[in-house]
Amino acid sequence: MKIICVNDYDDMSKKSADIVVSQIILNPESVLGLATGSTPIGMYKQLVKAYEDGHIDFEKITTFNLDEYFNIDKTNKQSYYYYMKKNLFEKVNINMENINIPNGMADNIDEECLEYEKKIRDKGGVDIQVLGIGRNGHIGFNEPDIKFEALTHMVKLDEQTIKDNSRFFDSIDEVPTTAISMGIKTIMRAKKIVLLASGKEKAECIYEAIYGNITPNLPASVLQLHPDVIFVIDKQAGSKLNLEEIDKQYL
Ligand SMILES: O=P(O)(O)OC[C@H]1O[C@](O)(CO)[C@@H](O)[C@@H]1O
Repeated sequence: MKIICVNDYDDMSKKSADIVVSQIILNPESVLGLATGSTPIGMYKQLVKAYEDGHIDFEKITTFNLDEYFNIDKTNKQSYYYYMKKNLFEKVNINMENINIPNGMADNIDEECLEYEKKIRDKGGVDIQVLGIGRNGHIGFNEPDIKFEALTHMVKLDEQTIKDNSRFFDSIDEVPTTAISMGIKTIMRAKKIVLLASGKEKAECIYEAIYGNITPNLPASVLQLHPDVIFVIDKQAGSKLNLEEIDKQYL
């Protein structure tokens, strides 16, 4: 595990974008695993800038998003499809046939999940997976007590997540209570993982993810077992860490 602790949100966005930009430059046919939520928005802005400046080309890039709300159409402004279109896809030259987001409106969700896994496999797996982290330590929508062996599946959202995500909706009653999410096993199969976190409200879960027991109670703790994971966090998110100690242990 590598931990990069930077000053603030802007630096976190630049640093994480640099990592993704390098991946794209090294392999213009990369398969990117993408995340939503407020944290990666700055990173997407940096990726758009790198594209506009001519540093990267998305033409041959394939993407797989971590999750999507159940029963929300992709034209709905709250959908993660809409989020990805607005923050990245419509601003770069990505081929929309190469973007993949679970279909929350699928008639048969089990089939949709199996198909999603198959598509990832057929592409040779995810080269680099971007993750945010929920205050309860969730990654994707894998809430506490999830099974580590789960692949893409239907999940029930935690009360804390529903509360946290209500800021994007007019009222908490509108927040979907279920979603389709890549499972922990799907995430752990990615060749490289970059987790982003910013702000003091993430300090506790970041501390637990790095120092705590590896337990489904804190899904992000499983990342301690991944051979190539980078946490890019700002000072506030890293405020509970003893960074000197971590340097000795992990770098
Ligand atoms: O970046 P935010 O908005 O704090 O969200 C954190 C996490 O919550 C989610 O948005 C899902 O609730 C994830 O996609 C993200 O990793």
